[in-house]
Amino acid sequence: MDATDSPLDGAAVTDSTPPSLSETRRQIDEADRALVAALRARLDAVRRIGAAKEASGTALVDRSREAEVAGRWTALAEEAGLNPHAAGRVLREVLHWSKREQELEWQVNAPTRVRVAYQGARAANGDLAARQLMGLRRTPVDTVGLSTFDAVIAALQAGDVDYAFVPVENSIVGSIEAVNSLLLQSQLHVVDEEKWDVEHVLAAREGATLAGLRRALSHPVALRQCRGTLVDSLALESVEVWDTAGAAEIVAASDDLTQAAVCPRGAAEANGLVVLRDDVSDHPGNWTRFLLLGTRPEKNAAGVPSRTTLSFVADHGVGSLARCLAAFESEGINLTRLSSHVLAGRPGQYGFLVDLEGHVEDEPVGRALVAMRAASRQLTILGSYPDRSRGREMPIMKVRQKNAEPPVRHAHALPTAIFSGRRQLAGVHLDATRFVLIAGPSAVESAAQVEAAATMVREVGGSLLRGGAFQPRTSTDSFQGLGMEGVNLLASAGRRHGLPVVTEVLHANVLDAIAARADVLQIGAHNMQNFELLRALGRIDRPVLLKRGMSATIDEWLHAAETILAAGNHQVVLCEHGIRTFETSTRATLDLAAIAIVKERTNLPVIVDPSHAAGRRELVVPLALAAAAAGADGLIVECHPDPENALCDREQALTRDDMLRLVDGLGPILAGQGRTLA
Ligand SMILES: O=C(O)C(=O)C[C@]1(C(=O)O)C=C[C@@H](O)C=C1
Repeated sequence: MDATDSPLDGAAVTDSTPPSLSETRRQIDEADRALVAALRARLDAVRRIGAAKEASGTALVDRSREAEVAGRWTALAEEAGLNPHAAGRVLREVLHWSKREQELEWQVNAPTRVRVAYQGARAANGDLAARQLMGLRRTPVDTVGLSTFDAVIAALQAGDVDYAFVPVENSIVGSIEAVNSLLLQSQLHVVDEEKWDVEHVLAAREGATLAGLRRALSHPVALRQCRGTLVDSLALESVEVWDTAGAAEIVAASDDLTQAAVCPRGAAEANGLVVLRDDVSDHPGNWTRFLLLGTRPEKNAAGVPSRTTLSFVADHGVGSLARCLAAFESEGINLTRLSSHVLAGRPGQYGFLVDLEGHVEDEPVGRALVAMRAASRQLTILGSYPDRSRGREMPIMKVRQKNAEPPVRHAHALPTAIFSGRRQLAGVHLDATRFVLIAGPSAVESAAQVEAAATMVREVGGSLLRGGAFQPRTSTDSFQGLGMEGVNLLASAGRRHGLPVVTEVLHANVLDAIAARADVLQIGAHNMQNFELLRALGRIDRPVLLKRGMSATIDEWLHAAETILAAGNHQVVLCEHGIRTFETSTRATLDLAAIAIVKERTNLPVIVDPSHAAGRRELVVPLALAAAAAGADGLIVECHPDPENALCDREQALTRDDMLRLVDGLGPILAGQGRTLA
């Protein structure tokens, strides 16, 4: 059926009739035209600024201006009712594009056709990234896929190709050892770099279905990056092959409809495969940094933000490495990478690779290198080249501090803007002056119990009511919860007492039903890396209380948060509730430092659950007060009208008197911080 024959079309238009499909598409076309015209105008202005900066010798990148642009963009997006997180991603691309346009004006490159070798099959990440980079260099390219990194380097050394294009680091797996040790001794020159966003899709032959799949084929690293989705959610067997795009070729060449490739989208397209699932990576922010190697150094215009790579060997002896690096500190030069690698053919001997911000011709870099040459046994400058990574890790936007300094870069800083557009928890506003107290029983047991608990929470000044309805227990003899009936009892007690309710969602299949009844959805520690569930939360308009996994690092916790944000729900509240350590006196060790760290790195509210961490009543109040003092935005605590007879977690449930003691203790702490109970 042609789109214009759509049932949406053709009906007589009355006031109540929605506009036809073709009319709505016309509006989209118009909006797209306006977007493209706006981009054109923006890029023209950006180029003019680039030319002016070149004329005046000013650096291209201006971080404080970028922070200002980001702040305004997010505020405008919010005003227009758009998801500021999604808008932040678009801005990141626009800024990246703008800076590359400026760089191109400055670039001095001969546009002759070149051959570039990479490791992998056609349309592997290396192939796609090499084409992108050569496009930016305005250089026509033929790419040559080879089976190993050694072969790639050997092809360049033999003069069979003009450049070798190799990955040196990945945001998830770290240093690519095989390449770095080759680089250390290759006598080649680094002439450019590309930071490539890796996207893994699940692709199979026409006719295959997600339900019918049994096996996923890919490079071992890609399989590791997608384990949660492939193995835990889709129950697929992982099959290792030499390359991601190679997996797409294997799948395309076979008529087995039960196997799929985990590969770049471009490889799926190049091999005529159908994408059954987008973005199967467990972690957002997967990027690989590639270097373009040549046999001769190349000039990149001075003034363009540059990066320099060098290798050195330090003498054996106390402090020799520190002496080699000391000059960078005194010259104020930022090192972006320092890695050590075994020297081939010299077992037990290591060489170092360093990436630094700046150009060898910059005076401070020159001075530092003179000092380093004196302190090291051997120093080789591999090249200065355009710094194409800088500014791509858009600082986590702190909209309320528009002109703030860009935050410190962390190994796993969230790659995109993270901002809780609505810092509220079901109508309870969370700002610097408020502290939220969520309380209630571990499990909803009966109408009478939840009613008594709600009365208690209301009386002591709590603002939300918590209660579990699905109790994931290790022993099947334990109380398993009342299920949906429990959610209903909780919701009606909450309504009667004017308390929004918080309850846990264990499976995506009950998400809609629970979201229809509860005001805040809690994701338990066991589910923190259930990426299927996290993505499903993205389409729900309810705040999500994301508990930290018992053994999850802060990075992993924030990646989980970002999965929900990236999927479209920006009402994420983090919940610290203790991590597993060697200490056995408590059930878990409450990580108070995590409060300050997530506040430093994100704009998300963080609340603390002292009950779970303590595991016993006597410790709950002191831990709760410590959390408030450490700057948490609130607490979620367990309380019960009759703890001795509680069906779950009776040892840690607070009594009414304990709750009153807690609230009394919070008073002076919050007052000292200029806060009050919400
Ligand atoms: O305003 C500038 O100085 C620009 O060069 C424009 C622009 C932008 O695209 O908005 C680009 C690069 C700078 O880092 C900051 C901002």
